[in-house]
Amino acid sequence: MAFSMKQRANTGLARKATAATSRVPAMVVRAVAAPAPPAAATETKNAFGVFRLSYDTQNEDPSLTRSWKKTIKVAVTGASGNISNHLLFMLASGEVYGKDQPIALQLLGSERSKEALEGVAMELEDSLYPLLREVSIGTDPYEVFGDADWALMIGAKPRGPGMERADLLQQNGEIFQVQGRALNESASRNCKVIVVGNPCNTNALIAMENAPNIPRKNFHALTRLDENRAKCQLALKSGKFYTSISRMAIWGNHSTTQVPDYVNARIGGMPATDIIRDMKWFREEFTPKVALRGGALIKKWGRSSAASTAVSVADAIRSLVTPTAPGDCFSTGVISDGNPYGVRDGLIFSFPCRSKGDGDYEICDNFLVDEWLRNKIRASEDELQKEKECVSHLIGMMGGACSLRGAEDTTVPGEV
Ligand SMILES: NC(=O)c1ccc[n+]([C@@H]2O[C@H](COP(=O)([O-])OP(=O)(O)OC[C@H]3O[C@@H](n4cnc5c(N)ncnc54)[C@H](O)[C@@H]3O)[C@@H](O)[C@H]2O)c1
Repeated sequence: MAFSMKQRANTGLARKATAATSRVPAMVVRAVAAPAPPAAATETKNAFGVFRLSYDTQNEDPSLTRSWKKTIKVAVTGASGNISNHLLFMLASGEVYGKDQPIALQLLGSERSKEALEGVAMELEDSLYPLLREVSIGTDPYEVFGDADWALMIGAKPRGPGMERADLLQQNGEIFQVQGRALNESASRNCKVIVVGNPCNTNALIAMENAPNIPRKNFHALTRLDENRAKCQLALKSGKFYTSISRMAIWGNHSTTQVPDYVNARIGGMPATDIIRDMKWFREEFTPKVALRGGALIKKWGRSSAASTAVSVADAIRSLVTPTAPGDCFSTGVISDGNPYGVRDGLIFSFPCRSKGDGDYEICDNFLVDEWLRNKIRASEDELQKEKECVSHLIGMMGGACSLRGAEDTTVPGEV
C-alpha cells in the first residue's frame, strides 16, 4: 500500500488560525493572537498537522476502491484518552460507518496530551487500515473541526477531589462553549455531533447553543451506554439473548436520575413485564442497577468504563446511519423542542428515537408513559433544568441561578 506522510502547509494553518482568533476562544488566542515570539510560533505550527497521512489513491487497485463512497471527515476530541483508545480503531476499521466508507480522522487533544496524541496517530498509521485515508492531529478546535461531517466530543476534564457537580458543569462547560463556537465556524453545516464528555447532556446543550449555524437537531448526548447496560440486565434476568430485547429506552439525563424504561421494553416481542413477572425487581433492582452501573464498575476496576463506552458510541453512530428495525428504537439525548411527551423545550433529553439511516432521526411518539414513568421523567427533567440554569452564562441566557451547589450528587462517583 502506498502512502505518504506530509507536513501540513503552514500558510493554510496561519490563515485559519488568524480568522479564528478574531472570533473568540482563549485556547486559540493563546496560540496565535499576540505578536508571538518565535518559539510560540513554532509551537503553534507543530501543534497541528504533525501527522497528515494521505494514501496515494492514483495507483490503487480500482477493484478495491471503485465501490467506495466519498470520504467523510470525523473529528474526535479527547483523542488520546481511554475511550478514544478503543473507539478510533473501530472507526478506522470500517465497522462503524461501513466497509465501503473511507474516513479522515481529525483528532483534537489538549496542550497536555500533545505528545500522547502523536503516539495515537502513530498507532493508527501502523494499523494499515485501508479505509483510513487521512489522520490529522491538533490542539486548535477551529482547525481540527474543519469541514467535519461528524464530531465525537469525548474530551473533558475529570472531576477533582472535593469538586461539586456545579464546579464540573462550569469547568467542562467552558470547554464546550469554546468547542461549540469552533464547530459553528469550521464544521460542515450538517455536522452530526455526539457529546460523550460529562456531564454530557448539558455539555451538548452548551455546544449546541454556541453553534447556531448547525441544526439543533444534530446534537446528541450519549445515553446509549445506559441503554446497553439496561439490555444486559434484562438479558441476564430473563435468560434470553440480548438480541431479543427491543424498545429499551432511556429517558432524561445521563446521571443517576436517568430512567431506564421497562414499561415499554420488549423481550422476544413481548412486554418485558410479561416475561419477567416481578415488578419489585424492576423498580427496586433493575432501575438502580442500570443507573449505578458505572460506579459499580469503577469500584471493581478502579477506572471508568472505556471499552463499553466506545462500543456504545459506535452503536449510537450506527443507529443513525442504518435504518431502525420496525417497532424498535434507540436512546439518545437530543433537543427536547416540540417533543410529544410534554418535556419542556430547550433541554438535551434522552428519548426513544428511530432513524431512516440517513444520519437524521425522529423521536418515537408511541411510547406509553404511565404514572411511575412520568414521575421519574419529571425528576430527571427538573435536574436538567437546574443544570441549564447553572450554565446560563455559557449559553447566552440571562438570570439563571445555580441551585445545584450543595445539592444531592446525582452523578455516578468517578464517572465524571
Ligand atoms: N456519556 C457516557 O456514557 C460516558 C461514559 C463514560 C465516560 N464518559 C465521559 O467521557 C469523558 C472521557 O472519558 P475518558 O475515560 O476517555 O477520559 P480520559 O481522561 O482518559 O480522556 C480524556 C481526554 O480528554 C482530553 N481533554 C481534556 N480537555 C480537553 C479539551 N479541552 N480538548 C480536547 N481534549 C481534552 C484529556 O487530555 C484526555 O486525554 C469523561 O468526561 C467521562 O466522564 C461518558
